[in-house]
Amino acid sequence: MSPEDTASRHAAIAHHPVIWAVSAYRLTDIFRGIAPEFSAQADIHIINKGFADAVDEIQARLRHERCDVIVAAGSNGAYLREHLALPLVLVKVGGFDILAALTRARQVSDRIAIVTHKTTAPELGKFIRLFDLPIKERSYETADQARHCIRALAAQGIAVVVGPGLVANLADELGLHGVFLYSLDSAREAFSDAVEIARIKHVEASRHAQLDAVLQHLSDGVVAIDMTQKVLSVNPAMLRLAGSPETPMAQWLGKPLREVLPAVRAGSVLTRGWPDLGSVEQVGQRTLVINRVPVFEQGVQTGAVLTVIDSGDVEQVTSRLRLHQQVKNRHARYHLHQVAAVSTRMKQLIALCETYARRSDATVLISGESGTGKELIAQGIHNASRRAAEPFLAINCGAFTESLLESELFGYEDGAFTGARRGGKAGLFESAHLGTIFLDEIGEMPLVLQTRLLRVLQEKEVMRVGGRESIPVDVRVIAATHRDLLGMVEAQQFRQDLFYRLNILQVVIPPLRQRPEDLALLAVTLFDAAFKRAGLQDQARDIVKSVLPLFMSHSWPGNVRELENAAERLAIGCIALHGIPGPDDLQRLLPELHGPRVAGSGARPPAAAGELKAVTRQTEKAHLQSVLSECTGNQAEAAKRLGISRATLWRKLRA
Ligand SMILES: Nc1ncnc2c1ncn2[C@@H]1O[C@H](COP(=O)(O)OP(=O)(O)OP(=O)(O)O)[C@@H](O)[C@H]1O
Repeated sequence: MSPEDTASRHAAIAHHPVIWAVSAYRLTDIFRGIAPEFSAQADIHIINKGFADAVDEIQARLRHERCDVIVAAGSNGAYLREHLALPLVLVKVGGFDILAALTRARQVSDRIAIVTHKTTAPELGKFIRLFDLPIKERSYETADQARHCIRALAAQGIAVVVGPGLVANLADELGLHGVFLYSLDSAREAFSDAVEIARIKHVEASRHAQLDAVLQHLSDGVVAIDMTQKVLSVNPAMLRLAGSPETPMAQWLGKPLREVLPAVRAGSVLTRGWPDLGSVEQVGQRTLVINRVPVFEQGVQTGAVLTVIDSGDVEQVTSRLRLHQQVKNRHARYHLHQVAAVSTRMKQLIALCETYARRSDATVLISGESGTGKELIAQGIHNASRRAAEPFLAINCGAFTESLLESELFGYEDGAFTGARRGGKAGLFESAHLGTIFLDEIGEMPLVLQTRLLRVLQEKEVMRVGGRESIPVDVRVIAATHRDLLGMVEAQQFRQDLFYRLNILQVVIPPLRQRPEDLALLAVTLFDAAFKRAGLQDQARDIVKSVLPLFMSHSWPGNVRELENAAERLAIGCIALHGIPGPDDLQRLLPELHGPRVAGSGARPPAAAGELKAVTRQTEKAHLQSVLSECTGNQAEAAKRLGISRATLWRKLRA
């Protein structure tokens, strides 16, 4: 036998149906006769009592024993059904039972009566009339009525009475001949039905137990009521929410809802039969969210289920969800090989980042103008490092108030400040454990927080706001800034010790204007992406080719992000134009890339041969002059900023 077979056999034995067969009369003999046939399917106990005696005995035994189904017959069966809460199967009289009993009666006398409980058998009546048989038919409800009836029949000259046990016994007692109506087959059928009912009852009970187990463990409060608002079922969470966790559950069952949960009303769910979801109600100190759902059985409403959630729990779940979302969304998407670059400076920079990622776990400080790709590089470093499979969490230090930034970074304990979430909250350092945290705009971090950050970097431990214990964290920090951090250190706006702690590995991303060689590849890459998003990938290259001269003449103060935005705008413009944009369209779509319009005309001068070169040269010269004036005429500085030699700068300005 396999282990599964053994297990199911054990389960079957554990749930062997228990049937009590109850009769005060001769049906008991029939029960005894067939009980052995059912011994494999059920435990059958025979109780040789009837009516009130039987009820007393059954109730006494039920205190210590289990009974699934009762089998009984006639008026005794009807009495037991009325007085007991157990399922009961009545032994039924079949047509053949009647014929067999009448045959036995006829052998005694032809003055026969048949007396049945409650109703006479209609088929039998038809049969008697059809064959004009001298058989009298009677029915009774109580034992007294049966006795009365048999006396009357005796007075009418009846010699044999066919009927259930009570009737047959009374007939014998009153000097008539009693013939018992029930057969072995009718009792067998009743036992089979009883076994089946016990089986269904068991299946339902285990389903109920499963549901009950679910209810007991739900954190939402649940209460089921019937149409009269009586409590059918309730779970511990509901007791907790209602403020009476000590009340034993059984005390609630069957009581009116308003008595046990005065604060939770059924509302109109019972009268209107419509669900009422998400109703926010104040119950004492708590704000509860209550759902009321009607329950229907076969199309008829039989009650309602009320589920109750504490609004504090909802908020907690929502914030956890938000944090989870944040963590989930902030994984690093980019890899270093996706950084588009052909310039030697950028290629060297990418190789340096590869080394920083693979060979070191030290803090990295990325500096560069806005939009140069600092976050892209940070993600690339994370993805090339041993931390790639762990979280990458980014935060812009300039986007929060001091207190919010503090709690976001370091987390807080329960009750740390007004509005602090119950149970506290982990900060990004904790959430990024084993991974990387990207602190963008580090120059914007308030001095107080710089001190806390320095401590985290030194101790590799984080202390939540309002907390007493330090939590060890293993996080790599990559910081980024577009500001001159050293200048800020000198101006005492940035902690020197923190600067040196962050600046272990340096990455300086040059602005786009200092690496014009990258422009074409970047344009192709970003246009491809933008046009793909717009569903126009085939046109990207042609358009890049047509706009590149214009692009080359622009200084891209917004760097790669500006280029990305231009690509996006152009892609959308192409959809509207249904084709490649002409010079006018370009001017309209990308006005910042064009020089000032000719005063008064509202349009650019008419195109002439060689215009593009002239425009490019003019724009370049304007840009060189503006950088030169930014450097207060210092050519060496301007050349450095522009990424060209002093001689080239001089030559270009002369041209
Ligand atoms: N070399 C590159 N190859 C491909 N895409 C790039 C490159 N450099 C930047 N980008 C893209 O340009 C956009 C701006 O980059 P990113 O956000 O990394 O810049 P940033 O320096 O962090 O900007 P900010 O200082 O404003 O936060 C991003 O969409 C990024 O994917």
